[in-house]
Amino acid sequence: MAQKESNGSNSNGEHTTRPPPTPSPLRFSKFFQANLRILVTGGAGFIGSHLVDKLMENEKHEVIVADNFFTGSKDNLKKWIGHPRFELIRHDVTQPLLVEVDQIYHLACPASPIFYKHNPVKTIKTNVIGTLNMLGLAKRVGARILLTSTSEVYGDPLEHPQTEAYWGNVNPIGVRSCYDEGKRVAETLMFDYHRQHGIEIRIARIFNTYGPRMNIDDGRVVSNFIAQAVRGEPLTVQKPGTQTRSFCYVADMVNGLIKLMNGDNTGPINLGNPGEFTMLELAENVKELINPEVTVTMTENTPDDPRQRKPDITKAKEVLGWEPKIVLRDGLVLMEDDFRERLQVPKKNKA
Ligand SMILES: NC(=O)c1ccc[n+]([C@@H]2O[C@H](COP(=O)([O-])OP(=O)(O)OC[C@H]3O[C@@H](n4cnc5c(N)ncnc54)[C@H](O)[C@@H]3O)[C@@H](O)[C@H]2O)c1
Ligand SMILES: O=c1ccn([C@@H]2O[C@H](COP(=O)(O)OP(=O)(O)O[C@H]3OC[C@@H](O)[C@H](O)[C@H]3O)[C@@H](O)[C@H]2O)c(=O)[nH]1
Repeated sequence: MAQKESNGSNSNGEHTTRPPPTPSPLRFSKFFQANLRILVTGGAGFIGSHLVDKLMENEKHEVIVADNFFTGSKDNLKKWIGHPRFELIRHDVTQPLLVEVDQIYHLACPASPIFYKHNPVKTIKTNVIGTLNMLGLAKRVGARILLTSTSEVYGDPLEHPQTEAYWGNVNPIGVRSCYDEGKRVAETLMFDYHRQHGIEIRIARIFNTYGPRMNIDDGRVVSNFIAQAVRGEPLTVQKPGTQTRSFCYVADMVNGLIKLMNGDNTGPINLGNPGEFTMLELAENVKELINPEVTVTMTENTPDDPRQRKPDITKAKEVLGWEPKIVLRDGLVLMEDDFRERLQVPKKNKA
């Protein structure tokens, strides 16, 4: 029999697929058994750390986080550091990673526009090379991989609300394209690995998500407005203020991601809350709920800002039985407590 070579072709030059390596015999020992070993890239970030909390609640899971701490922090994971079922690796996904895992939640990528535009070449490398590396890992160990793609793949959408069938309206050379085109290529890579190598893939198209643990100076609109309201500063609405977004609370998002990973559908599936608000409406809600004394000020916007965005979540409802439960006004209040604690600004007692 021709001996297989490691580059995926045998000595006759015929194309072969390398089988996954045999796991250690201990992997199946009943004294060593964790049902699933799960890698979360970007697990020290906002959504990633909430996902890790939820995964760690299941005592049969071992969780490994790989993160370069660009926008994430060990602080977000402090309750798990030292836990026997948890490992934290400082690792940049643009480099290959060798671990033995059953599932990969691939989140690593800066998400706030101010961070992803800070070093655009690094952002596109993270999306393209990072996803390629994680797909290579999935292929080597036979793991299922979920990519957190984004509503930004729809660009400045000409269809509203956006279904998964819409191909988008993206500026390929704009300042946002390191992120939105990067995620589009990442989706392409996922499907090519799926078709060519049979990798089990899942793709979530996440719409704006908010909640506790967002970076205080993250630059995204909900965290900006809440930090400004708590500090008693004006709320900075970028012009024209009539642009819309749909905001999903992080606990709902995490439930959707886990359902997608463990379901049968590859996606892409929109995950988001269809409640749609203009930025002026969001500012009014934050003002009313958190600090009625603050003013609202209009500031300059950035290029290619999408004018409207709202997910059609029919597919998520039908395929995953998922829909968000937490409405914006409840979620904002849940977030306020966390921001007050970190900014050390206690709530004033009502007279
Ligand atoms: N929050 C949202 O509204 C939203 C919307 C759509 C998509 N997403 C996607 O969800 C994922 C998580 O977003 P988030 O809001 O938690 O952002 P975040 O910035 O809080 O988290 C991203 C994490 O990835 C890490 N990271 C970045 N580049 C890396 C690299 N090269 N190697 C290793 N780690 C790296 C960061 O340090 C951070 O911990 C991202 O992929 C983002 O594109 C988020
Ligand atoms: O202080 C601010 C910040 C932002 N904005 C506005 O708020 C809207 C939302 O901006 P954000 O920066 O929060 O987020 P965006 O919707 O532009 O991108 C987001 O959506 C999809 C995800 O993939 C990205 O990770 C996420 O950041 C924009 O119209 C922006 O102009 C303000 O009005 N004031």
